Amino acid sequence: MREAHTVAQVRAAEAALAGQPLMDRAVAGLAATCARLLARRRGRVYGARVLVLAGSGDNGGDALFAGAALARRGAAVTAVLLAPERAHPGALAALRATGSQLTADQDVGLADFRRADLILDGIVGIGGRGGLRPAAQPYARAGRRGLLVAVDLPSGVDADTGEVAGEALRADVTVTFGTHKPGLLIDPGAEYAGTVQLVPIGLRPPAAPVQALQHADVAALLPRPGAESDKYRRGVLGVLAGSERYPGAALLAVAGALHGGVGAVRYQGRPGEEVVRRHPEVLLTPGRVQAWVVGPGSGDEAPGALADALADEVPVLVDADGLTELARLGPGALAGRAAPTLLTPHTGEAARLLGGGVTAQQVAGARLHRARELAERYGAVVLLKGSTTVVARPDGAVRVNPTGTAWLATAGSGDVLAGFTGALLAAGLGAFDAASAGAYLHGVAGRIAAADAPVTAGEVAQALPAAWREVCGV
Ligand SMILES: NC(=O)C1=CN([C@@H]2O[C@H](COP(=O)(O)OP(=O)(O)OC[C@H]3O[C@@H](n4cnc5c(N)ncnc54)[C@H](OP(=O)(O)O)[C@@H]3O)[C@@H](O)[C@H]2O)[C@@H](O)CC1
Ligand SMILES: [K+]
Repeated sequence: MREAHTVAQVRAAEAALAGQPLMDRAVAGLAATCARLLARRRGRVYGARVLVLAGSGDNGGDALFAGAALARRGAAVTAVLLAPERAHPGALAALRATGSQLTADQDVGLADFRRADLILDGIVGIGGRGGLRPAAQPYARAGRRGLLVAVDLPSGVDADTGEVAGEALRADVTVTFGTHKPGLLIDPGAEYAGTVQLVPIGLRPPAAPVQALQHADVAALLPRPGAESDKYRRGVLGVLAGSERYPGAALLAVAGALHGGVGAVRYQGRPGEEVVRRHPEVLLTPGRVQAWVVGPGSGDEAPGALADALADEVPVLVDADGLTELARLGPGALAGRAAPTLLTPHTGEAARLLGGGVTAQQVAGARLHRARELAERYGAVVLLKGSTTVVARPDGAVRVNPTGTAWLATAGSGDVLAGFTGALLAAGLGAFDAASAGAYLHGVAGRIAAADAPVTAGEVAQALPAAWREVCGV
């Protein structure tokens, strides 16, 4: 599991280790990564052109020290000081001692930026406030031929939220220290971070408020039938999806659900005949279920379907048209429920649920904040879909899904996700676990099905068993 901590938590963990050479450890890891990247790119460090962008804090200090280490291995290092009078004195002296060039001239800096083999972004780290300042902005726009390595995090990305106010430097690799920062895992920040590499420096931070699961974590959550299992013990999922107008959503939600580890899927919508023709294993008779999925393609039938599902005291996953209806009713519609509710909005639906003039764009720009806000307001687990899917619990705990692919942004993909995740709920997973495991496997299935080519939602559903096997290592 990858864990991300806030700046305040990192500072506290750092303070608890006062006197230990944390910066030396950070710099050693940073310089080693840069040397490895240069060796891979051009065979050796010797003779490489390295540009260090150094701001006024310790982040600049890390970059200058790493520059000095590379200079000692024969790299031609230039450092641009964005705040020359406040640059880290020790690091400055170390770089000076190697005979490297130091400059505050932005024109020289930009020319070197364009032709360097490797650029170290040490403008600002976890001490950054607000967006990138004017002196640094040209670097966010300039073209370059070399690799950009962000020190701790790309300058301009908010460490705690992943929000980018204006511009940020776009890294190929981010070398982060001690622990991940939420801003490295959540878009838009995650997009700027490139490949993230963690350098352990001995920090012992508390429980992480933001986590990103990996294969083994998800494998441990997935339901496995025991010897005693029959179809009812494995759970029955009720699907209230599709309508005369949108029968396809029913087919796709059911296709997802059938791969989610339940014993049976009970379909209760209009296009029942079509569903059974395509999926003969589906039950159409009314009866008990262990969870409901309501909303994909429900169209005009959403109000009745949502009311029916919420009236049953079992976990309910609300998606698509069900969310539009819920937005109309407001959080009060969930107030009396004792069983968990899981909401799976995309940014537009999240904006509608939040109301108050919030736009989809604002949700996309502040995914962590908005997912938490929604979860708290509705007292429900929220799976906010998008380039990085964020799963938030009402108490603020968050999991970020790292497996998504842009190919998943295709019609019907959300229906498959809803059915599959609903099945995990019916199989007995808690809403937070079902949402995180559902998003994770759906993403893996998307990657398997797409293999870098366009993919349909039906193909994603078909790839779910392969994703399950991959994640469980079977
Ligand atoms: N914690 C740890 O465990 C370890 C931390 N380590 C390293 O230390 C880094 C944190 O160092 P830090 O505290 O000195 O802050 P840092 O990010 O360099 O920036 C603060 C300076 O920037 C300025 N500034 C603010 N906003 C700005 C902006 N938008 N654009 C431009 N400038 C801006 C602000 O000055 P101001 O102008 O606001 O007075 C202030 O002087 C951390 O990221 C990691 O790299 C490792 O070495 C070892 C272990
Ligand atoms: K940085």
